[in-house]
Amino acid sequence: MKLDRKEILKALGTISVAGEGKNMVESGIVQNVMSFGDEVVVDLVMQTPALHIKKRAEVDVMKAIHEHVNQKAKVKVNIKVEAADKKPEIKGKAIPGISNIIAVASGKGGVGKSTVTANLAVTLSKMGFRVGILDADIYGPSIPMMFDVEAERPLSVNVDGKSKMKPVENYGVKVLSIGFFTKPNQAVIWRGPMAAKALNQMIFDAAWGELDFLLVDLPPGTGDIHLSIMQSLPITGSVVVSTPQNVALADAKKGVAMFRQESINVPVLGIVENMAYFTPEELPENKYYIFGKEGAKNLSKDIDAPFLGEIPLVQSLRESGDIGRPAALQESTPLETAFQNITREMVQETVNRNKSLPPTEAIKITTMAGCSAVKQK
Ligand SMILES: Nc1ncnc2c1ncn2[C@@H]1O[C@H](COP(=O)(O)OP(=O)(O)OP(=O)(O)O)[C@@H](O)[C@H]1O
Repeated sequence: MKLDRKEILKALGTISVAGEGKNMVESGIVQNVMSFGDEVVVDLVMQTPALHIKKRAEVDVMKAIHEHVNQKAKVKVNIKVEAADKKPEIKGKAIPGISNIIAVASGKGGVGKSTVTANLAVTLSKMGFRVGILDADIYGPSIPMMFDVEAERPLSVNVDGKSKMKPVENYGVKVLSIGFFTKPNQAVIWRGPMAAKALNQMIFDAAWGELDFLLVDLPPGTGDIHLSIMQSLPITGSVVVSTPQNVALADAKKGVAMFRQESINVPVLGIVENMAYFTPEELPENKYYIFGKEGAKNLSKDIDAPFLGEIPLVQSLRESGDIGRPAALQESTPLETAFQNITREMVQETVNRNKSLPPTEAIKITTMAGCSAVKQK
């Protein structure tokens, strides 16, 4: 007895795959069919390791061949399990009320990560989103100064019978900082797990209320402290800040690699180029590329990450940080526009990222005011 391979494939084509609207051959589950005399070997490749589904497939194959080809055929079915492309997933417990947690990172220190975080936050708030900042920069928490709340301390409030930390609020942004819990001028040595625990408390034991975005200002670098933080918080995506010069770019690349490594797997929403050029405020048309031109923009192309936009080096941006009033609060200035453009891109990338997640894990942006602002070009 010689069994015809074409007939076997035709028989396998009668088995439909649940939820796909295709048969087993069309869907690519049948990888190979071999026949020797009265023996048939069918190789299947499936995406599920579930035993009952594998068993069902094996039975279906045998039945189809016996029914449509030959009742006496000796059928052997090999099943290989191959995981589908791994999509980024949100790790850890989702936080009720907080829709998106975005980590802002930089490979190198001093490139303006906290400045960008503060200005993204006030821009999001101006667009109508509900925003918080968690300042996780254990080496030098600067968000309290940038929001002029250095002297304040979070109060304790009672939420459903539990005592919770109430974030300090200014310019429509809720802030909690590791700096609120350390004495000024006192160096604190944190180990990764300790920092992660403190941050977990600032997230889970705080009364954030409803937030569309919680921005996390990470410490500079890519050490084990980052691994602890990233693995314990349910991060939606990350933004990497870099200046255009090579030393900063090399570190930014490491930062992106950190987010993309398998144990972290946090999508990079994009790269921001800070200090892209120097521009004197009285001569805004003059641009001096003192740290090099478009370094971060080129890097984003190289590593296939979205480019969110650029911020010039401007004296008033430094001054506004020092006096505790983020520059993006200004109205109708080039800096306000620059931060608006970057924020819109970031929101758009967040929407794109959430769409690519399975529906149960996708996190929706709820404030329509913010969403319409995205479309307003
Ligand atoms: N585009 C800019 N123009 C002018 N000054 C800037 C700009 N960006 C940042 N600065 C200033 O540079 C200094 C460092 O910025 P910032 O604290 O934001 O950096 P950082 O990357 O968060 O630093 P670190 O994480 O190492 O503490 C601050 O004084 C800030 O005001």
